Amino acid sequence: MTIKLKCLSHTPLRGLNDPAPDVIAEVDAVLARARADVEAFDPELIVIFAPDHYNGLFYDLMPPFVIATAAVSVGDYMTLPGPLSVERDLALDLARFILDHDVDISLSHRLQVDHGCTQTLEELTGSLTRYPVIPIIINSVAPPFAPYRRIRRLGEVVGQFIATLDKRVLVLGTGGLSHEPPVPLLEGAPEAIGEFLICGRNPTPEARAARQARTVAAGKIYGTELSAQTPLNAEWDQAFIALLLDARLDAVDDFSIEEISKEAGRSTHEVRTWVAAFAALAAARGGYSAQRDYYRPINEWIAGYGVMSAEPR
Ligand SMILES: O=C(O)/C=C/c1cccc(O)c1O
Ligand SMILES: [Fe+2]
Repeated sequence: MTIKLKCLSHTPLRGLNDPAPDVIAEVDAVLARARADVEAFDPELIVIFAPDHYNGLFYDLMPPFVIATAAVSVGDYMTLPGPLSVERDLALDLARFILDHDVDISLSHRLQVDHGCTQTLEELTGSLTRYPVIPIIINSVAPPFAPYRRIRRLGEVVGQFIATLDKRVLVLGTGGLSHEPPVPLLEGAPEAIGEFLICGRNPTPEARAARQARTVAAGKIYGTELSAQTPLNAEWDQAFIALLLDARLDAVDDFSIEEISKEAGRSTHEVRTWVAAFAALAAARGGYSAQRDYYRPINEWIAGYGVMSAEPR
């Protein structure tokens, strides 16, 4: 087995509410380098840890983690719609392995996934089907959440499974860093929004367009005094990146969900996907060396935008 890792922020506002051209050029260059790395590595399997944003998972049955044996992109914002090339049997083997190692995980034989999963796949591979993939969705948006120590444990077990494979495996984490887009909360929500959060699958094109327009509008004022959303927190982001660079993964066991929400924004919990990805790499090969490829807080994208790479030492 050979293994590599990439973790990066996603943002559905890319192309819809862009920052200055020099920033776009910077990010394009970073992503082009990341894509070239992936091309050179030529993975035989991608394991992607991703969040969902009330497109596949709703409160009618909200799992802390779910592994998909088949997945289809809803094509929200500007992402590609359609099926992903999920390795069904291997995903099932992984689900059994995880359960056998005392971590509970849900299973979906037909999961709808959103930009939280597909944007990164598309950016790093050019499509949803280029390489065999296993999506593992970690609830990062719909509280209550499993504690960070459970995310680390999930990642470790996935890494132990990867270590048994005779394959080149790319592990991806997508989301974060600090940010708070206007994704509604169930607690205190008006009835119609509550109803959507419980069972809002397959919205009409009009409802999807309205959601997109709300997010774009939020992006236009994010980080100004006009915005009610928690602003980006570059200090928090840099400290989190430093923790990963130093391989101090056990420090996440002390993370307080409430404090992170307050300091860095409610959607910052998407970094759970990074925690799982790094824990998988560490467990697969007993240590890693990581690099920070990019970081910049980008208000227009509602994203503390970062990219990291890592591989075994
Ligand atoms: O779910 C949505 O509609 C919006 C999500 C979003 C917005 C801005 C930045 C992100 O990382 C998002 O996931
Ligand atoms: Fe997100």
